[in-house]
Amino acid sequence: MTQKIQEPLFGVAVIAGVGLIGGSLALGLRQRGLASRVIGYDASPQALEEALALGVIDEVRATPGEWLRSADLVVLAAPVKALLPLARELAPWLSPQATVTDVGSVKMSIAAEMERLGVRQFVPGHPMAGSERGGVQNASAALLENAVWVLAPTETTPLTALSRVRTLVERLGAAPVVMPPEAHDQLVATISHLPYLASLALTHMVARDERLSLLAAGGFRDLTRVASGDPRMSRDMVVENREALREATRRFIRQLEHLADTLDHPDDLLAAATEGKRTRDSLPVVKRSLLPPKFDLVVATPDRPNQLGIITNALGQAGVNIKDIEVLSVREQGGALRLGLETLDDVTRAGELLRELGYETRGRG
Ligand SMILES: NC(=O)c1ccc[n+]([C@@H]2O[C@H](COP(=O)([O-])OP(=O)(O)OC[C@H]3O[C@@H](n4cnc5c(N)ncnc54)[C@H](O)[C@@H]3O)[C@@H](O)[C@H]2O)c1
Ligand SMILES: O=C(O)C(=O)C[C@]1(C(=O)O)C=C[C@@H](O)C=C1
Repeated sequence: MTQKIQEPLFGVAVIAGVGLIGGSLALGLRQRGLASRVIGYDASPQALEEALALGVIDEVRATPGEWLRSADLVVLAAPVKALLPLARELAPWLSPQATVTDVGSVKMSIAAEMERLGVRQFVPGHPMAGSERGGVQNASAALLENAVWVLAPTETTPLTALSRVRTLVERLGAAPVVMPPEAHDQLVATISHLPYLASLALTHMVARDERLSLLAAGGFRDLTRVASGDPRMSRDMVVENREALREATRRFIRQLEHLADTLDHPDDLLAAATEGKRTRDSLPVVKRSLLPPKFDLVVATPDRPNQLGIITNALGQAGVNIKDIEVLSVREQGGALRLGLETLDDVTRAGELLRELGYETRGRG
């Protein structure tokens, strides 16, 4: 656990919506000693119970009230569609001194609503990190470490509030980037919301032909991971940013049409492919302790008892840390497991070890 070396930045912190992101933020606050007390507020009693049991928060509250007046920091971390009603529910109880921020994926609508509600110390925010697996059970402070975290002040956001939230983000180990809400929504339409729509388009093509899902390998899985997110939440997120997303979708369709045309002009396609590789290869690699594992090892498993036990035991004894495990297929003549490992070196070592035990393996970095 990270050592507490500085005075708490905040007194009482309230996390409204204790799911994947709210829970991860709460854990960061607690582990880094950034708040004197962390209170969880959520529409779901089960989420609150779970958050308390997991040590994510110190206390729970299920209804707004006087208790909110003592909050020094309030973070709205509910799904995009619930953010505005949540803001309306909490606003009457907030102290004018409380610093308020949110983590929602769309910024213009919540910024306008907070202005309308007269919550002056509000700083719209959005950590560019996450997962398709929601809920507090998947929360981890490490999820937000090293993440780029957009802060999207409006013209009326007080500099003192911006500075406090910027310090919070830095102390959580993330990297604040400041831009206006309009710019955020346009950029995120292309970098996050469009990939979600594209993942739906691709998965729909596969859904109509079983032979396609049989052949789907790493490339298809990598491109469509976000389609596994909560459908309602994801739908609401992209609908909230529909204007910018429509424009991004039009540009994407033009790109696809252009690429289809270059099939008759291989030199043009090579130029496009070279540019694509350069762009993809130069994306900064964000080093987090809890990331979807980068290195996969696929192990073919015969139809015999205790295969999972033998494989995980052998790797555990060799000190190979399995970050993720997935059963890819179960067949009468055997199946396959995907092991998510931390490093390429782990893939090599685990592959050698398992092949010595008679397994067939295939590594992917
Ligand atoms: N999941 C991601 O990858 C990701 C990344 C960055 C930002 N975000 C944003 O973070 C926010 C939360 O997403 P998440 O993935 O943590 O979702 P989640 O489903 O894991 O958690 C949301 C929590 O909010 C609670 N909630 C729902 N309605 C509420 C209401 N009206 N009042 C109080 N609590 C309510 C739910 O019970 C749940 O505990 C969203 O606005 C999302 O756009 C998500
Ligand atoms: O699943 C992930 O890895 C994500 O980071 C999720 C992701 C994204 O599209 O990049 C999804 C929505 C958020 O608002 C921010 C991040």
